[in-house]
Order: sequence, then structure tokens, then C-alpha cells
Amino acid sequence: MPNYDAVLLLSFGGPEQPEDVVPFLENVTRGRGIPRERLEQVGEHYFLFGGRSPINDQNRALIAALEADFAENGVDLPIYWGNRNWAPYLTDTVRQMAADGVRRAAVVATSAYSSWSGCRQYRENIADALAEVPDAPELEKIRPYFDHPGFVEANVAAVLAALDDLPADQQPAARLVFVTHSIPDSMNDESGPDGGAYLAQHQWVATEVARRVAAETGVEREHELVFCSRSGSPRTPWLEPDVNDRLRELADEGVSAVVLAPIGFVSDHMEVVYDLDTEAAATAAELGLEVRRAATAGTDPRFVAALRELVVDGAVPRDTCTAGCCLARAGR
Ligand SMILES: CC1=C(CCC(=O)O)c2cc3nc(cc4[nH]c(cc5[nH]c(cc1n2)c(C)c5CCC(=O)O)c(CCC(=O)O)c4C)C(CCC(=O)O)=C3C
Ligand SMILES: [Fe+2]
Repeated sequence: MPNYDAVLLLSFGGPEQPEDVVPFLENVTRGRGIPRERLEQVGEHYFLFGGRSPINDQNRALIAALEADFAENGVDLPIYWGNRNWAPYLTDTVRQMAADGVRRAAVVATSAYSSWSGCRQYRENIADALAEVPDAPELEKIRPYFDHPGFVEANVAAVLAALDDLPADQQPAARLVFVTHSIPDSMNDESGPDGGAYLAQHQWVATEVARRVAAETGVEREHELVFCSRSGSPRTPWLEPDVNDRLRELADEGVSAVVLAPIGFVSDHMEVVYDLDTEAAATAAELGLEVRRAATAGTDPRFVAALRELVVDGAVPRDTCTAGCCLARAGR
């Protein structure tokens, strides 16, 4: 193992009570052109859940699972946690790491794919924190890990369980609809070292999961990739189709059962519990479609072991990012 003396889980952060929602959204949107209406809408999503995002508790659970996995596998590294948009803030965590004498840490971000939002923005957050904290440790972010077997296997198991939860007679003809966060076309075009990585990586995971599900069940099912959580100006092109629009088309085509597999999210973020479990579920109910939402990787032991392997393997030699990748961001 590279000579790390700690691991840092780096995430988005989310509000934990109603008073947190507006300041959280202000943190998220500082310096971006997100329309006021969209912010009010997104605020409502959080209020519907008592002003509490699921993301922080998901991260607490992931840290507990990683600690147990590390202990079982003889990896003796403390795990720290810092966020971009809510406490514990990354800079405060890096300050604590410095105070504890940490010299070199592997950084695990809670996003598996390349893009400004999922990769480069986290790198910039790291650079900003390093610039603010005297004697900060070296921080090495592990690569986008969408193609790690443990991430793929956790998603295969989740799709199999969701299929199994459909009425037996609906299972053979069920469509596999993979879902991720929409981003501006321009952000996708500039993602990864050669461009288009965000879309290509998701398509790779969708195809690979569908192939393994077909092998396990002996049934070839059609699969596709759709998007949720679009924001920004309606005049800016973002990745499509939207999950709700696509469910309507599928119902029109005579499809009666769908598994929604949120491969774009590593755990049950607000986008999953609101955009899929609330909004898309309502669309499906209105259409009379049977929909089951597959679990996210979450604390699946295969995913947790994958993160440990990525840390033990070391970040630097395997990083696929280059100085110029993932530069396009939204709202500029
Ligand atoms: C690709 C991607 C991921 C996946 C990678 C990753 O996981 O990092 C992600 C994650 C997340 N995004 C989140 C929340 C928000 N994202 C917003 C805005 C935006 N996201 C974008 C993209 C992504 N976002 C983009 C292109 C924008 C618009 C402009 C901009 O900011 O560049 C806004 C503002 C309002 C709105 O526009 O919807 C909010 C509140 C939360 C927390 C959820 C919770 O509480 O559980 C999480 C995990
Ligand atoms: Fe987002």
C-alpha cells in the first residue's frame, strides 16, 4: 500500500434540519446561474423530507462499513469525512487532519464518474482546502471508479433484487432503465481526458450490468440510460431523455414493467429519494406502470471492499485524469 496514514471521504453534504436548507442551497449555488424558481423547487424537495437530506446519514453509514471492512482486512487507517457544501466542511476536516499529524491521505469522493460536478470540482475543493490550511497533508484523490468490479457487482445484485420484486408474470418483459444525474451537454462534451466520458462511462456500466443480469436470469431485456434532476436554463441543452418523459413513452409503447436502476448515484441521495422514489414513482402510478427502484451501491459489502482496494492500490499511478479534463462547468 502507498504510505497513506489516513483516508478522507469527500462528499457533497446536505442539510440536516429545516433551518439548514436555504443556507445549504446558497452554498451549492454560490457563483452559478441557477434560476430562483429552480432553487425554490429544490428547497421544497428538502422540506418534504423534514429539511433533512439523506446524504449525510448515508455517508456516516459508509464510514462505519469502511471501518469494519478495514478492521477485517488489516488496513489500519483512520477515516475522516469532509463535504463541499455542509458541515463537516472539507477545510475544517483538513485542518483537523493536519492537527492530528496526518501526512498523506487517499481521498474517496462519493461520485463514481468523470465530469466537472463529479470529479474536477472535488479536486478544486481539495486544492482550495490545501491553500487554506498550513502544513496540510498530501491529498490524493482516487480515480473515477465506475468500472471497478465491486461497484458493478453491487449494481447487478440490486437490479436482480428489484426484478425479483416485480410480479412474476411481469419479470420477463421488464425494461431495465438506468438513471443518472443530467448535466449540460457541454459538461459531458468536456468530461474525461478525451471528452464525452460521463456518458460513455454510464453507458458502459448500464451495458455491463444488463449483460450480467441477462446471464443470471437467462432473459435478454432491453436496457437504456435516462436522466433526472435537470436544472439550469431551459435554453441550455442538458442530457436527455428525462426519466418521467421516458416512462410516458414506454407506457405508450405498451411496456408494463420497469426496473429503475440509479447507477449514477453511489447511495440514496435526494435525487434518488425525491426525483425517483417520489416524482418518477408518481408518474409511473399515473401511467399504471409497475416500477421497482433498484438499490444504490450504498454499503453493499462488494462496494465497500472496492473502495478499500482502490485505497490500497494507491491513487496516483491509476488516476486517469489529466490537467485539462472535465473543465466545462454549468451556468457560465
Ligand atoms: C453530476 C452531478 C452529481 C453526481 C456527482 C456527485 O455526487 O457529486 C451531483 C450530485 C449532487 N447534487 C446535489 C444537490 C444539488 N445539485 C445542484 C445542482 C447541480 N448538480 C449538477 C450535477 C451533479 N450533481 C449540476 C450540473 C448542477 C447545476 C449547476 C451546478 O451546480 O453546477 C443543486 C442546485 C439546485 C439544482 O440545480 O438542482 C443541488 C441542491 C447533491 C446532494 C443531494 C442530497 O442532498 O442528497 C448531490 C449528491
Ligand atoms: Fe447536483
